[in-house]
Amino acid sequence: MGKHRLDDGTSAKHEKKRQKKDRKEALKYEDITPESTDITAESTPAPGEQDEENGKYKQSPALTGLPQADVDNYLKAENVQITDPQSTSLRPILQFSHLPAEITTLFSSFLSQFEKPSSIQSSAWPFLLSGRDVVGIAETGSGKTLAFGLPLIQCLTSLKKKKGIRAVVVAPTRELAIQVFEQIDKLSQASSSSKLKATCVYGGTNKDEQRRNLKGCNIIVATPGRLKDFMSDGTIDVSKTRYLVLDEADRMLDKGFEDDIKHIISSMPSSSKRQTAMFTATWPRSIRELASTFMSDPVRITIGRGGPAASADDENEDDHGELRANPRIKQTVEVMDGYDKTGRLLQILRKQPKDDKILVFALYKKEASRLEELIRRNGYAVAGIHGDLAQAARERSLAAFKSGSSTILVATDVAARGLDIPNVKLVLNVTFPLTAEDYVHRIGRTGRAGKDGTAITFFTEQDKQLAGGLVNVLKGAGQPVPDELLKFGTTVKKKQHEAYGAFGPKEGMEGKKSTKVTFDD
Ligand SMILES: Nc1ncnc2c1ncn2[C@@H]1O[C@H](COP(=O)(O)OP(=O)(O)OP(=O)(O)O)[C@@H](O)[C@H]1O
Repeated sequence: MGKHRLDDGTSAKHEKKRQKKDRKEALKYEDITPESTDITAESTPAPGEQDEENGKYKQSPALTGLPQADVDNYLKAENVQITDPQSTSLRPILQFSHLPAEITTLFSSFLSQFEKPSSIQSSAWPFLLSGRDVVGIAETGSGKTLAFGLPLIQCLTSLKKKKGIRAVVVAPTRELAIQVFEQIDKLSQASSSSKLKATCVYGGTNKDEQRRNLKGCNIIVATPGRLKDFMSDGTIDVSKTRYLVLDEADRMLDKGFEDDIKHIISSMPSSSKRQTAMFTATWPRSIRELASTFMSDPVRITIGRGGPAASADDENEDDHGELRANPRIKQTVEVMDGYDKTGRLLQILRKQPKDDKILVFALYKKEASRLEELIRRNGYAVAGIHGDLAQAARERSLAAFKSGSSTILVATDVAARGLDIPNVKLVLNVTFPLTAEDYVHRIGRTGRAGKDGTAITFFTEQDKQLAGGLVNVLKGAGQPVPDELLKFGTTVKKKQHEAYGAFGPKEGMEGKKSTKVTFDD
């Protein structure tokens, strides 16, 4: 009997060992262990989610102890909409102290600069920390970088095999890639136990230095063109990617970048074996189907979608989806003749307090250069940023604007998305962008992180096709709609997947003859 028991125990142990070894062999870099996860009872782990510690999100006792009414009130007040095909119910992390203890410890020094998580952070963290794919849609300047950045570092910290590139963040412009890299790097350095190395790869600069920086790297933040280049020459291997982020996701999935993104993702593990996060302030319907092909059962989290038309149901949305500007930005639209723009621009600049930072947007590169010259001739400290400038000059201009040595920055839409420049007081759209989405991103360079801001937009008859979209954005944010704008009609132009885009196509459309389409690489 005793022998029998012993035999049973031994063979069971052997079998278990063998199974474990087989699975380890089969999974290689996937780090997936067969043990069940520790996600809250309501949550169903996605395939590939049982990745060592990652996916073991356990709601903190402090959060569990909150009355349900507090949670409901928060979700209502912040207008949080969560659509989850798995119907998982995870409470938002209302305070940093609601994060699991090991995560609070890991990031305590970094998080101490903020009072509490922003709404997108509160709502997205539980899902991302559980290993789920997430589409996060929240207004400009609402802290989306940290919303995907903290779970990224946590995910990689929990991997037993960290070697190689395990996380990739893709962003549409070089300056944004640099900014996101700096955030991720700070977060990684500040996290007490992490030994992760991040680097940034983007076009317009020397490849050799970037190659050197890639040595021993676990996280890359990249623009698509340079990433693709480095993948083709064998410098970068993304086949072990565990966590993928598309920042400004709708921009990354539009026609200009679509092929690059498909190529990059096709070299990564399948969507069931990696975690994918897509974040943006605008989520037009035209790119949603494509987005879903790169994700596995994603949770869609939308913050701040209000008004009578609000619905979690795609069918009830127009082509622009949940297009909503930050309501703290005071928006003014001035309908005028194109010839009056210069005089009015100078008049506005004269009225601004001397040290206020002003971001002036043009549609075309040559227009941006011309405006920069005009503003300089009128005695202002001005810098410029657009695709015709060398990368070093672009970075110098941005640094001058950030530091305040230039109080005015004239930009094309290369600066419309993502850039977090402290204390921009006014965004001045001298020429309207090609889409209402780009307008929302442009004006979003002010009014960030809970601050107020102002946007003044010149609108001419040439822009009339976009009047309907603009009227909707103004109404959605409770801003006045001038009668002259309504005269152009309120029909919303159907968004075309191939027509959607920001700086790229527009910069290429300069002067009617030009057909060159340029993107950041
Ligand atoms: N919890 C927080 N509390 C206060 N400020 C925060 C918090 N999290 C991030 N921030 C700050 O908010 C600012 C905007 O953050 P971020 O650039 O991530 O915004 P975003 O939502 O990605 O904007 P965009 O849509 O324009 O890309 C940054 O300066 C960031 O440091």
